[in-house]
Amino acid sequence: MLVFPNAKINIGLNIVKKRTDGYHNITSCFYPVGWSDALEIIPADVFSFHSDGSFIPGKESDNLCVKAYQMIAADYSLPPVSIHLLKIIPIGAGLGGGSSDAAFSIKAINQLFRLEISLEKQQDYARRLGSDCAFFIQNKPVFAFEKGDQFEPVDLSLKGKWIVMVNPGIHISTIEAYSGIKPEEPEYDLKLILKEPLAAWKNIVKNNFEVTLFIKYPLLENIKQDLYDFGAVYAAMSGSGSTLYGIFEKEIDLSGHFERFNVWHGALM
Ligand SMILES: C[C@@](CO)(OP(=O)(O)O)[C@H](O)COP(=O)(O)OP(=O)(O)OC[C@H]1O[C@@H](n2ccc(N)nc2=O)[C@H](O)[C@@H]1O
Ligand SMILES: Nc1ncnc2c1ncn2[C@@H]1O[C@H](COP(=O)(O)OP(=O)(O)O)[C@@H](O)[C@H]1O
Repeated sequence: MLVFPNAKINIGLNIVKKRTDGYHNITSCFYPVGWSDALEIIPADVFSFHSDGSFIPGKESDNLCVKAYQMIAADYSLPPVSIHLLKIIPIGAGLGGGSSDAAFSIKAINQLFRLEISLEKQQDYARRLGSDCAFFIQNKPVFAFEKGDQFEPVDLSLKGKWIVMVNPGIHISTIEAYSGIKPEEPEYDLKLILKEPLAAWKNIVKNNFEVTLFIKYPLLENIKQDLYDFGAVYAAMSGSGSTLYGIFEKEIDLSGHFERFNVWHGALM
């Protein structure tokens, strides 16, 4: 079974409240984008995991594909598999790449072994592996709340628009990013503003992580400004960074301008 776990962007990211379990309640719109890994899972005589592409820090047993397999294998006594991951999505980049690999592993294992696990139960498995993870089970634009693992449908389609994503290679840990934040209620209603035309979002739809991270890494704010200067209708940082994205009315290739960085562009789904 071959699947292509894709990245997400956050459109608006409000860190509303610190919870008693140490996590934060957030509100955000999660939107899938085409920047993808490739993941193959096939039955095998012995278990193996192999990755190519970008180096993934941590032990094999920490890899979210391996954790996803082990979690489901424990409940369904599955035979061994061979997992091969081609890592393309930048790591620790605010794009949810590891979470996507985990969710796509759950979906692939479900299909491969015809387990017929319901979507709700697949989401429950995914939540055990990370807050972002459950989003990638359905992989459709959603309004996310609580830990970012509860969803409501969102009335938003950016089909026909184009996105440019720029990852400058600054690795920001999610834990570090959350630790620098003072939670507060947003001054705007994200669900309402997303119904407005894209041009109305600038200066209203905010990612709360930008405040502290733009002070610590001024390069990030410069990239966001460049995206606006090249004609983005809306630009922001995704998640806990360090990837910036710009949404454009027409296709634009900025890989020449951002040649030092990891850049991806494509049509929005
Ligand atoms: C910031 C966001 C926004 O979409 O995305 P990324 O930048 O990671 O892509 C997410 O909230 C990241 O979700 P995810 O990467 O799955 O985080 P987890 O593994 O669940 O948690 C890692 C750590 O982040 C902090 N954390 C995470 C989620 C949350 N709602 N509150 C938190 O405080 C906790 O310190 C936790 O130990
Ligand atoms: N399959 C995977 N791909 C990427 N990172 C993984 C994977 N499995 C575990 N990780 C761990 O998750 C961390 C980053 O997760 P990632 O999803 O890339 O970033 P972010 O949370 O910023 O979106 C890394 O430090 C890495 O060690």
